[in-house]
Amino acid sequence: MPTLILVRHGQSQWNLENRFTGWWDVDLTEQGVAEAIAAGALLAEKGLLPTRSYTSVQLRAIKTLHLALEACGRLWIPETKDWRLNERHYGGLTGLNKAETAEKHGDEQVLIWRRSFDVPPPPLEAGGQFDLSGDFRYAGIDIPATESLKLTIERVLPYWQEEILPVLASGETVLVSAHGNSLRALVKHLSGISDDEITGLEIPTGQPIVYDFDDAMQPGERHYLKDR
Ligand SMILES: O=C(O)[C@H](O)COP(=O)(O)O
Repeated sequence: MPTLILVRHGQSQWNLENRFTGWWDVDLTEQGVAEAIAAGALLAEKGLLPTRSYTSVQLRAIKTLHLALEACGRLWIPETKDWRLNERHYGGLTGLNKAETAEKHGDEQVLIWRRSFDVPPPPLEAGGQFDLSGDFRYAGIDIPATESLKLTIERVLPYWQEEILPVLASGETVLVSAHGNSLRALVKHLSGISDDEITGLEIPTGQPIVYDFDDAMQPGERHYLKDR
């Protein structure tokens, strides 16, 4: 039976510092490393061993994938990295502290920027500290200046449909290591969550989420592997 496992990267340095991260490349904390290893150990314990893997081009998700695969003895499986699984781009909020931003602009505004479906944060100014246009990994890519969840879905879903779903349909057990909002995009689609309700869905770090697919490639109920 095709099985999909989704895991959000372990705690990152900017998760710990409560800063808007988006496409900025920050590393895992010690706790994040432990969460990634625990995710892999859980896969081994439950006998759910991935045969194919996908991740973003961001360090925190790549490292989480590698640590989890090593912990379940599957570091050798094929892996594909693609920017379309990146975190949503946080625009001009990148690098700012979330609590300080709420003090400045109000809780309501920050909630809109963080959780509304289609309101993107203010765009990132070109040429600033967090401008990624000189980053070789994004050569040839039209790097967004900001992204709402809606815009994130518009690049995650085609990648899911064109690249991941066909592989899953061939009977593989696929592990996707990605980010809070690229995974919200996938979960919204797979679990049929409405634009209004998706705002309430939080995806915890390092906690594998599992979907089993039937013969018609329809996903079953979403559940956390720890509860299985
Ligand atoms: O990019 C970030 O800051 C986080 O990974 C996700 O942030 P959020 O919880 O504000 O969506």
